[in-house]
Amino acid sequence: MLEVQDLRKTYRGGKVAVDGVSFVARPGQVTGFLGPNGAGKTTTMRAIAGLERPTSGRVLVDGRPFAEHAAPMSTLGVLLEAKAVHPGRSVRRHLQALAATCGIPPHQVDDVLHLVGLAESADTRIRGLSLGMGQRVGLATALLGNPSTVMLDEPLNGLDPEGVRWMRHLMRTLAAQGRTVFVSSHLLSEMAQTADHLIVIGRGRLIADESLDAFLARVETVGLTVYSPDVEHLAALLRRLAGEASARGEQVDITEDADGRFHVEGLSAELIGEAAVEARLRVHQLSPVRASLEEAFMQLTSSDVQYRSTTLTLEGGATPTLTGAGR
Ligand SMILES: Nc1ncnc2c1ncn2[C@@H]1O[C@H](COP(=O)(O)OP(=O)(O)OP(=O)(O)O)[C@@H](O)[C@H]1O
Repeated sequence: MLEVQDLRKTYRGGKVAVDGVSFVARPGQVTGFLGPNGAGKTTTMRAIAGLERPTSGRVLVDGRPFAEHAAPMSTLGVLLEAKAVHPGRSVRRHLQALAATCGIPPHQVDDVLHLVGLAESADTRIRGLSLGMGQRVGLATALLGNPSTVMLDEPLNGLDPEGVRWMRHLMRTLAAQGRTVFVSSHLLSEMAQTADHLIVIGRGRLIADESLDAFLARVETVGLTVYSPDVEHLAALLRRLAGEASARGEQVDITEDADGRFHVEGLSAELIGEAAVEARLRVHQLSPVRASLEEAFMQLTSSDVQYRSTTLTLEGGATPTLTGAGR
């Protein structure tokens, strides 16, 4: 379990990176840590790992400051972007050296090599690995001590779509084993599929600390999906309702997809449902379209974005990702 209590970090020069943030990441859950560029995520994670001294506040891992744990690698496994890894060593040698230094049983090396899918590449020198394989080495290092809490900063960076799927599965598995999984990512659609709980920060302050569902429910639904096997009849009914609404000065938008499903904005479910009953029209679907995590995130953090050029882009043609101008 991770407990962050009123954490503040002001860098030399006066930059306030984290401004009184408190939250708890619980065992058995994947907790997603989101925020626009410069929100303070990395600073918070570095403070949790004991790499950054907070200006005030504290962080507890399983009830105690990380530095006070007798077996730190069995308490908190960390994958941060900056990796201090000997590039000339093989993957296996790197893990063996670390295990020996930290009093971790040698069999753990083979266990984590299998767990992260590196058994075949165990004798490759680290400098010869792709970015995605390097991420797996970082992950193997984080899991070497069989820790109760795992903290991963942008673990999907450098992974191909297969690697992203694999990482999602691994995170869910680690949580199902009862571990606390705390993970930052810019890949919001991935977080939507992976996280149970979200911590969202902006400009160093907490914006949201709630379940994924509660976070999505905060933004308005973006319309209704309506389907009837009697497509023509439904189309005529929707046209009539839209005409009546327009006459009242209301704006209605209706589009039909290739499967004959209508997406309707500006008419209520009650109105369509009642009208369908009166018209003796069979309706098989009348459901709200929830905002995606991207849309919810953009709405709820729009005033907290540090860099104005933050935009939604499609990476690799498929996965929406939040990018910004960087520092
Ligand atoms: N060593 C430092 N000295 C001064 N300012 C810093 C330092 N490290 C980070 N900052 C600033 O603190 C703020 C928070 O940075 P941080 O890296 O924690 O944000 P982040 O949410 O991880 O951003 P990103 O998603 O872009 O990695 C930013 O404005 C950043 O420029």
